[in-house]
Amino acid sequence: MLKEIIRPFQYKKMKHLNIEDTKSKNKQKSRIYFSTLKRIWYFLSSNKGLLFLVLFMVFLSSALGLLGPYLVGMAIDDYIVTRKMDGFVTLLVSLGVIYVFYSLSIWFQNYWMIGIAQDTVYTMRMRLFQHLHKLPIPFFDKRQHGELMSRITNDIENVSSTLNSSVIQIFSSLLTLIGTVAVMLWLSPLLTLLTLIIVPLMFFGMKWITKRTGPLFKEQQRNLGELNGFIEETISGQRIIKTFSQEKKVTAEFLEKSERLKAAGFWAQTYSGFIPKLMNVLNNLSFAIIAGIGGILALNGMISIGVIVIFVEYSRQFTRPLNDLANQFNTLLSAIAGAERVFEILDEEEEFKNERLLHELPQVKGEVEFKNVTFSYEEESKTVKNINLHVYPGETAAFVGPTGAGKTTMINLLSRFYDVDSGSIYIDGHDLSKVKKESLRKYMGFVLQDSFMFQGTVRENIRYGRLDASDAEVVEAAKLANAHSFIIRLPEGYDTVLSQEGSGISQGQKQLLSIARAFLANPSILILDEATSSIDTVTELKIQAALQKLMKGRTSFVIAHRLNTIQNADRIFVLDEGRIIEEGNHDSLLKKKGFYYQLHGKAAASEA
Ligand SMILES: Nc1ncnc2c1ncn2[C@@H]1O[C@H](COP(=O)(O)OP(=O)(O)OP(=O)(O)O)[C@@H](O)[C@H]1O
Repeated sequence: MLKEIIRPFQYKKMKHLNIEDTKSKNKQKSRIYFSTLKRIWYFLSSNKGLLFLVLFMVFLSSALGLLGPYLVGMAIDDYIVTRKMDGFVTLLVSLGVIYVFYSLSIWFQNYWMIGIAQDTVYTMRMRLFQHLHKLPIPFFDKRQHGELMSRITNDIENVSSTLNSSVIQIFSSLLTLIGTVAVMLWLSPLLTLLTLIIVPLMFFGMKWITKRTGPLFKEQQRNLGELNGFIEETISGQRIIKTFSQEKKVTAEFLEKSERLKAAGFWAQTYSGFIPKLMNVLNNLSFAIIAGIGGILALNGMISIGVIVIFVEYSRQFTRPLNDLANQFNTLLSAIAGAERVFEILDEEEEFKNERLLHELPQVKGEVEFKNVTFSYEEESKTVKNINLHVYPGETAAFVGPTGAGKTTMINLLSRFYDVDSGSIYIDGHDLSKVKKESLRKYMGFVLQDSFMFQGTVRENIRYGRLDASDAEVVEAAKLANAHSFIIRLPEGYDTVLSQEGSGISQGQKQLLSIARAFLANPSILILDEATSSIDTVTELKIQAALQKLMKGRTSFVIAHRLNTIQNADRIFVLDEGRIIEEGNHDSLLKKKGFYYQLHGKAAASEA
């Protein structure tokens, strides 16, 4: 209980930090807010016509909203006080008509605005998704996947709900505000000025609140993204979590992240919760001013009773839009925070962006050369250092070495998922830095450790290798990959639907399907990342036989985890700490009695 009571003070510490942090960055932030708003406008502006209609309806509803109370005041002064019935009925009917049109205009502005909002976020979501698929691998390597997902779902949803309601509210509040003040000034400048006393109070109150809520909403969105990322990770890593009995640890981590989200949410909501309270106080203050001073003015014959009624009604109309504006401002801030996170990704440079001056790689024979290649993922340490190698068309090259030696990195560089820091890589004599990446990858095929399967039929999954392949070609590829026999034993054969990530078939069967994919793609250069997971001997033999067939006539690079599978490789490159320390074929390397010999000895011992 005591913990519950003191908890808000823990949040207080965090809030304090946030505010201090943001103080110095305030100016820069408003510039960012403005440019984000401009970008949202860019998305909105594709519906300019409808937006114009919405604005017209907002204008109409604001004008009718002003007219109503004015007519009520007139009814009091001209008919009720003077007890005249002539024209009273006509005025009542006019009031009725005004309210009907008022309601209709409100309905239409909402209806159209929801359409515009949905259309806008649809475009945004689509752009974001398309853009994501144009981003380079390093972008994904550096980020949590769930956090990225959160940007496409939560953040965009946030923009959507704000556009649905806030845009109209903001315009209608502004118009109502201007109209109300104008009519009030016309009726009684003195009473108007006195009523407006609450404006500076409101202004400073709101400024105090929004200065705190803005960063907190941003923090809330960020924490939500992080939490989503973590949830995604723990769901996809369930097997590992269970295997290592890490449930308690992930739950503790989840709680910590949830606490942070709760803390940001707590303060964001607490501060924005002050707004209605503040408005209430100011409303009552303005009512007291109008009733008190208005009464005195009426007693002195300076204004009529009707004017007091109009003022009471208008002052409510006047504080409501101010109130709405402030509320909407908060929602808008939170949407801008969401939009900013979306635009952040849209601003990431596309992988193929600066390739206009590069040329297409012509049909590849498969000669690969690395010349003095050096590369690092992080500034501090080099991952691969001064690599020189030459592989001829049709040869099989293998990378071996301890874990972390740089084997996968070599493949990352060859496929240009990452770019070399210095040195060059050539395919058939073409410097890879001068060819379009897409044309390079067209000639490359991958059979990776983790054979990813998409949700869909077996046939569709194989066809992923070449989308225009016919059904017969798919079956042919499956036969070459030794996968046909197991596929036809599946309940629906080639039409069996694989659930997401291919659960329902074994690891080895997934490998066979990914080999079939590679057969279909028919690449000139093949990358094989050997499976490390244990696969039963029969399937293992099938995989080996299929791979031998697949490698025939193609330049192949094998990332070898088990040395017995690469004994026939033409060239074996032994890597250690990012350097090639030995090179040769199996026999010559064994004779050398160096690092490979030792590795082989260890491997043989561990397999015995
Ligand atoms: N995306 C990345 N960002 C930063 N560092 C990375 C990244 N990928 C790999 N590294 C680091 O680069 C080094 C070489 O990694 P690499 O994956 O190439 O090794 P490997 O020989 O393939 O290892 P393994 O046999 O375990 O797969 C390692 O120290 C690794 O931590």
